[in-house]
Amino acid sequence: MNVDVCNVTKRYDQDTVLDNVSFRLNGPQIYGLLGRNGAGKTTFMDIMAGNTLASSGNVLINGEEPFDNEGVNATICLIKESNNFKRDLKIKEILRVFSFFYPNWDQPLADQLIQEYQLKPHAKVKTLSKGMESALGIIVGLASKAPITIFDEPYIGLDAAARKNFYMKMLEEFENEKRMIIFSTHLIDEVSLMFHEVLILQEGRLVLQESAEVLRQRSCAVSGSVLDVEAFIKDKEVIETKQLAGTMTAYIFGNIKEAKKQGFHVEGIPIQELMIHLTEKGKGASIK
Ligand SMILES: Nc1ncnc2c1ncn2[C@@H]1O[C@H](COP(=O)(O)OP(=O)(O)OP(=O)(O)O)[C@@H](O)[C@H]1O
Repeated sequence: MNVDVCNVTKRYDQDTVLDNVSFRLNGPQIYGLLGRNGAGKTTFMDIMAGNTLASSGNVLINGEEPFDNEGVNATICLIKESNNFKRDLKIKEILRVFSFFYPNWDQPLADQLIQEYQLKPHAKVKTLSKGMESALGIIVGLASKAPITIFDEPYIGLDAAARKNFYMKMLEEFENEKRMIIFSTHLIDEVSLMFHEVLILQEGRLVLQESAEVLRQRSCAVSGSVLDVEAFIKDKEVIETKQLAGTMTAYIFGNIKEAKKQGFHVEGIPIQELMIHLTEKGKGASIK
Protein backbone atom coordinates (compact mmCIF):
# COMPACT_ATOMS: atom_id res chain seq x y z
CA MET A 1 0.00 0.00 0.00
CA ASN A 2 1.11 3.54 -0.72
CA VAL A 3 -0.25 6.70 0.79
CA ASP A 4 0.20 10.00 -1.03
CA VAL A 5 -0.61 13.06 0.98
CA CYS A 6 -0.84 16.02 -1.40
CA ASN A 7 -1.03 19.57 -0.05
CA VAL A 8 -3.58 18.70 2.59
CA THR A 9 -5.05 21.67 4.41
CA LYS A 10 -7.85 21.45 6.96
CA ARG A 11 -9.61 24.50 8.35
CA TYR A 12 -12.22 24.82 11.03
CA ASP A 13 -13.67 28.34 10.61
CA GLN A 14 -10.64 30.61 10.95
CA ASP A 15 -8.35 27.91 12.36
CA THR A 16 -5.94 26.14 10.03
CA VAL A 17 -5.41 22.79 11.68
CA LEU A 18 -3.41 21.16 8.85
CA ASP A 19 -1.41 23.49 6.67
CA ASN A 20 -0.41 22.26 3.20
CA VAL A 21 0.91 18.90 4.40
CA SER A 22 2.54 16.65 1.80
CA PHE A 23 4.36 13.37 2.16
CA ARG A 24 4.39 9.79 0.92
CA LEU A 25 4.24 6.58 2.91
CA ASN A 26 5.72 3.72 1.01
CA GLY A 27 4.70 0.20 1.84
CA PRO A 28 4.47 -1.88 4.97
CA GLN A 29 6.40 -0.25 7.77
CA ILE A 30 5.68 1.00 11.26
CA TYR A 31 5.34 4.77 11.13
CA GLY A 32 5.43 6.93 14.24
CA LEU A 33 3.21 10.00 13.84
CA LEU A 34 4.29 12.40 16.55
CA GLY A 35 3.62 15.92 17.69
CA ARG A 36 2.45 18.02 20.61
CA ASN A 37 -1.17 18.27 21.70
CA GLY A 38 -3.27 19.89 19.01
CA ALA A 39 -0.64 19.45 16.28
CA GLY A 40 -3.22 17.93 13.92
CA LYS A 41 -2.42 14.22 14.18
CA THR A 42 -5.96 12.98 14.83
CA THR A 43 -7.34 15.31 12.17
CA PHE A 44 -4.89 13.88 9.66
CA MET A 45 -5.71 10.28 10.61
CA ASP A 46 -9.44 11.01 10.24
CA ILE A 47 -8.88 12.36 6.74
CA MET A 48 -6.73 9.37 5.86
CA ALA A 49 -9.36 6.93 7.13
CA GLY A 50 -12.04 8.69 5.08
CA ASN A 51 -13.94 9.96 8.14
CA THR A 52 -13.66 13.57 7.08
CA LEU A 53 -12.64 15.61 4.05
CA ALA A 54 -9.68 17.93 3.73
CA SER A 55 -10.51 21.59 3.03
CA SER A 56 -8.07 21.39 0.12
CA GLY A 57 -5.55 18.88 -1.16
CA ASN A 58 -6.11 15.17 -0.86
CA VAL A 59 -4.91 11.85 0.49
CA LEU A 60 -4.65 9.02 -2.00
CA ILE A 61 -4.50 5.41 -0.87
CA ASN A 62 -3.01 3.43 -3.73
CA GLY A 63 -4.24 6.26 -5.96
CA GLU A 64 -7.80 6.40 -4.55
CA GLU A 65 -9.50 8.88 -2.24
CA PRO A 66 -10.71 7.27 1.00
CA PHE A 67 -13.76 9.47 1.61
CA ASP A 68 -17.02 7.68 0.75
CA ASN A 69 -15.06 4.82 -0.78
CA GLU A 70 -16.06 1.44 0.62
CA GLY A 71 -13.26 -0.43 -1.14
CA VAL A 72 -10.57 1.77 0.36
CA ASN A 73 -12.28 1.95 3.76
CA ALA A 74 -12.10 -1.84 4.06
CA THR A 75 -8.31 -1.59 3.80
CA ILE A 76 -7.98 0.90 6.67
CA CYS A 77 -8.65 0.32 10.34
CA LEU A 78 -8.41 3.39 12.58
CA ILE A 79 -8.49 2.77 16.32
CA LYS A 80 -8.74 5.93 18.37
CA GLU A 81 -8.18 6.74 22.00
CA SER A 82 -11.88 6.22 22.83
CA ASN A 83 -15.41 5.96 21.45
CA ASN A 84 -14.50 3.40 18.83
CA PHE A 85 -17.58 1.30 19.46
CA LYS A 86 -21.33 1.62 19.98
CA ARG A 87 -21.83 1.53 23.72
CA ASP A 88 -24.90 -0.73 23.70
CA LEU A 89 -23.27 -3.52 21.71
CA LYS A 90 -21.72 -6.60 23.28
CA ILE A 91 -18.08 -7.45 22.64
CA LYS A 92 -18.98 -10.49 20.56
CA GLU A 93 -21.34 -8.34 18.45
CA ILE A 94 -18.59 -5.78 17.86
CA LEU A 95 -16.25 -8.52 16.72
CA ARG A 96 -18.90 -9.85 14.32
CA VAL A 97 -19.54 -6.44 12.82
CA PHE A 98 -15.85 -5.85 12.20
CA SER A 99 -15.33 -9.38 10.90
CA PHE A 100 -17.84 -8.60 8.12
CA PHE A 101 -16.20 -5.30 7.36
CA TYR A 102 -12.57 -6.40 7.07
CA PRO A 103 -11.89 -9.08 4.45
CA ASN A 104 -8.68 -10.26 6.15
CA TRP A 105 -10.28 -10.48 9.62
CA ASP A 106 -8.45 -13.02 11.81
CA GLN A 107 -11.03 -14.60 14.14
CA PRO A 108 -8.60 -17.01 15.87
CA LEU A 109 -6.38 -14.05 16.72
CA ALA A 110 -9.38 -12.09 18.03
CA ASP A 111 -10.43 -15.08 20.18
CA GLN A 112 -6.91 -15.53 21.51
CA LEU A 113 -6.58 -11.86 22.43
CA ILE A 114 -10.04 -11.77 24.05
CA GLN A 115 -8.81 -14.53 26.34
CA GLU A 116 -5.45 -12.90 26.99
CA TYR A 117 -7.04 -9.58 27.91
CA GLN A 118 -9.67 -11.46 29.93
CA LEU A 119 -12.63 -9.79 28.25
CA LYS A 120 -16.08 -11.32 28.55
CA PRO A 121 -17.66 -11.70 25.09
CA HIS A 122 -21.16 -11.05 26.49
CA ALA A 123 -20.22 -7.81 28.22
CA LYS A 124 -21.59 -4.60 26.73
CA VAL A 125 -19.14 -1.86 25.82
CA LYS A 126 -20.76 0.54 28.28
CA THR A 127 -19.87 -1.79 31.17
CA LEU A 128 -16.17 -1.96 30.31
CA SER A 129 -13.45 -0.13 32.20
CA LYS A 130 -11.30 2.30 30.21
CA GLY A 131 -8.52 -0.25 29.99
CA MET A 132 -10.88 -3.00 28.84
CA GLU A 133 -12.30 -0.71 26.13
CA SER A 134 -8.77 0.07 24.98
CA ALA A 135 -8.00 -3.65 24.92
CA LEU A 136 -11.05 -4.19 22.70
CA GLY A 137 -9.79 -1.49 20.33
CA ILE A 138 -6.38 -3.09 20.19
CA ILE A 139 -7.94 -6.50 19.49
CA VAL A 140 -10.05 -5.09 16.64
CA GLY A 141 -7.05 -3.22 15.22
CA LEU A 142 -4.80 -6.26 15.24
CA ALA A 143 -7.41 -8.81 14.17
CA SER A 144 -8.63 -6.57 11.32
CA LYS A 145 -5.38 -7.37 9.52
CA ALA A 146 -6.19 -4.20 7.60
CA PRO A 147 -3.33 -3.39 5.20
CA ILE A 148 -3.32 0.06 6.80
CA THR A 149 -3.84 -0.08 10.54
CA ILE A 150 -3.82 3.20 12.42
CA PHE A 151 -3.56 3.43 16.19
CA ASP A 152 -4.21 6.87 17.67
CA GLU A 153 -3.14 6.57 21.32
CA PRO A 154 -5.09 3.34 21.71
CA TYR A 155 -3.98 2.46 25.23
CA ILE A 156 -5.81 4.81 27.62
CA GLY A 157 -6.33 3.03 30.93
CA LEU A 158 -3.94 0.18 30.16
CA ASP A 159 -1.19 -0.27 32.72
CA ALA A 160 2.47 -0.49 31.73
CA ALA A 161 2.46 -4.29 31.58
CA ALA A 162 -0.63 -4.40 29.36
CA ARG A 163 0.84 -1.73 27.07
CA LYS A 164 4.05 -3.71 26.75
CA ASN A 165 2.02 -6.77 25.91
CA PHE A 166 0.23 -4.79 23.19
CA TYR A 167 3.51 -3.54 21.70
CA MET A 168 4.87 -7.09 21.61
CA LYS A 169 1.70 -8.36 19.94
CA MET A 170 1.81 -5.56 17.39
CA LEU A 171 5.41 -6.35 16.50
CA GLU A 172 4.65 -10.06 16.33
CA GLU A 173 1.72 -9.40 13.99
CA PHE A 174 3.84 -7.09 11.87
CA GLU A 175 6.58 -9.71 11.58
CA ASN A 176 4.07 -12.46 10.75
CA GLU A 177 2.31 -10.45 8.10
CA LYS A 178 3.74 -7.10 7.04
CA ARG A 179 1.27 -4.24 6.89
CA MET A 180 1.37 -0.47 7.18
CA ILE A 181 0.97 0.52 10.81
CA ILE A 182 0.67 4.18 11.73
CA PHE A 183 1.08 4.78 15.41
CA SER A 184 0.41 8.08 17.11
CA THR A 185 1.53 8.33 20.71
CA HIS A 186 2.78 10.62 23.42
CA LEU A 187 4.55 7.71 25.14
CA ILE A 188 7.32 7.93 22.59
CA ASP A 189 10.08 6.35 24.63
CA GLU A 190 8.00 3.22 25.09
CA VAL A 191 7.63 2.55 21.38
CA SER A 192 10.22 4.49 19.41
CA LEU A 193 12.43 1.44 18.88
CA MET A 194 9.60 -0.12 16.87
CA PHE A 195 9.37 2.78 14.42
CA HIS A 196 10.85 2.38 10.97
CA GLU A 197 9.99 5.94 10.03
CA VAL A 198 9.09 9.00 12.06
CA LEU A 199 6.83 11.89 11.05
CA ILE A 200 6.47 14.94 13.23
CA LEU A 201 3.69 17.50 12.94
CA GLN A 202 3.99 20.90 14.51
CA GLU A 203 1.01 23.25 14.49
CA GLY A 204 -0.41 21.58 11.41
CA ARG A 205 2.84 21.45 9.43
CA LEU A 206 5.10 18.51 8.77
CA VAL A 207 8.50 19.36 10.28
CA LEU A 208 10.16 15.98 9.89
CA GLN A 209 9.86 12.76 7.94
CA GLU A 210 12.86 10.55 8.38
CA SER A 211 13.79 6.93 8.78
CA ALA A 212 14.33 6.09 12.43
CA GLU A 213 17.67 4.54 11.55
CA VAL A 214 18.90 7.75 9.94
CA LEU A 215 17.70 9.74 12.93
CA ARG A 216 19.66 7.49 15.21
CA GLN A 217 22.78 7.93 13.10
CA ARG A 218 22.55 11.71 12.72
CA SER A 219 21.93 12.68 16.28
CA CYS A 220 23.90 11.78 19.36
CA ALA A 221 24.57 12.54 22.99
CA VAL A 222 28.25 13.36 23.60
CA SER A 223 29.64 13.16 27.13
CA GLY A 224 32.99 14.21 28.56
CA SER A 225 34.59 16.92 30.63
CA VAL A 226 32.79 20.26 30.49
CA LEU A 227 35.69 21.99 28.75
CA ASP A 228 36.19 19.28 26.12
CA VAL A 229 32.50 18.98 25.30
CA GLU A 230 32.08 22.76 25.13
CA ALA A 231 34.95 22.98 22.66
CA PHE A 232 33.58 20.12 20.57
CA ILE A 233 30.04 21.49 20.24
CA LYS A 234 31.04 25.09 19.46
CA ASP A 235 30.27 24.74 15.73
CA LYS A 236 27.52 22.13 16.07
CA GLU A 237 23.77 22.35 16.34
CA VAL A 238 23.10 21.71 20.00
CA ILE A 239 19.75 20.43 21.15
CA GLU A 240 20.42 20.53 24.85
CA THR A 241 23.26 20.30 27.38
CA LYS A 242 23.27 18.84 30.85
CA GLN A 243 26.01 19.13 33.48
CA LEU A 244 26.69 16.88 36.41
CA ALA A 245 29.77 16.79 38.65
CA GLY A 246 32.23 18.23 36.16
CA THR A 247 30.96 16.29 33.16
CA MET A 248 28.76 17.56 30.38
CA THR A 249 26.39 15.71 28.08
CA ALA A 250 25.46 17.55 24.92
CA TYR A 251 22.68 16.42 22.58
CA ILE A 252 23.71 17.40 19.08
CA PHE A 253 22.97 16.88 15.41
CA GLY A 254 26.26 15.80 13.98
CA ASN A 255 28.71 13.16 13.10
CA ILE A 256 28.82 10.31 15.61
CA LYS A 257 32.11 9.00 14.21
CA GLU A 258 33.83 12.34 14.72
CA ALA A 259 32.75 12.45 18.36
CA LYS A 260 33.87 8.88 18.93
CA LYS A 261 37.22 9.56 17.27
CA GLN A 262 37.83 12.37 19.73
CA GLY A 263 37.33 9.97 22.62
CA PHE A 264 33.93 11.15 23.84
CA HIS A 265 31.37 8.81 25.25
CA VAL A 266 28.65 8.78 22.56
CA GLU A 267 25.07 7.51 22.70
CA GLY A 268 21.97 7.88 20.57
CA ILE A 269 19.29 10.45 21.42
CA PRO A 270 15.84 9.24 22.35
CA ILE A 271 13.32 10.17 19.63
CA GLN A 272 11.18 11.81 22.31
CA GLU A 273 13.97 14.34 22.94
CA LEU A 274 14.24 15.02 19.23
CA MET A 275 10.51 15.55 18.97
CA ILE A 276 10.55 18.01 21.85
CA HIS A 277 13.43 19.92 20.27
CA LEU A 278 11.96 20.02 16.79
CA THR A 279 8.55 21.13 17.93
CA GLU A 280 9.87 23.71 20.42
CA LYS A 281 12.09 25.51 18.01
CA GLY A 282 10.68 24.46 14.65
CA LYS A 283 14.08 23.26 13.52
CA GLY A 284 12.76 20.47 11.35
CA ALA A 285 14.68 21.55 8.30
CA SER A 286 18.01 21.74 10.06
CA ILE A 287 18.30 18.02 10.61
CA LYS A 288 18.53 17.34 6.90
N1 LIG B 1 -14.30 19.32 14.87
C1 LIG B 1 -13.46 20.30 15.18
N2 LIG B 1 -13.86 21.58 15.19
C2 LIG B 1 -13.01 22.59 15.48
N3 LIG B 1 -11.70 22.42 15.79
C3 LIG B 1 -11.25 21.15 15.80
C4 LIG B 1 -12.09 20.03 15.49
N4 LIG B 1 -11.34 18.90 15.58
C5 LIG B 1 -10.11 19.31 15.93
N5 LIG B 1 -10.05 20.64 16.06
C6 LIG B 1 -8.85 21.43 16.42
O1 LIG B 1 -7.82 21.02 15.57
C7 LIG B 1 -6.57 21.09 16.24
C8 LIG B 1 -5.84 19.79 16.05
O2 LIG B 1 -6.52 18.77 16.75
P1 LIG B 1 -6.09 17.25 16.65
O3 LIG B 1 -7.03 16.49 17.53
O4 LIG B 1 -6.00 16.86 15.24
O5 LIG B 1 -4.63 17.30 17.28
P2 LIG B 1 -3.71 16.13 17.85
O6 LIG B 1 -2.36 16.36 17.31
O7 LIG B 1 -4.35 14.81 17.58
O8 LIG B 1 -3.72 16.44 19.40
P3 LIG B 1 -3.58 15.47 20.68
O9 LIG B 1 -2.18 14.97 20.69
O10 LIG B 1 -3.88 16.39 21.82
O11 LIG B 1 -4.60 14.37 20.52
C9 LIG B 1 -6.88 21.43 17.69
O12 LIG B 1 -6.65 22.80 17.88
C10 LIG B 1 -8.35 21.12 17.82
O13 LIG B 1 -8.97 21.97 18.75
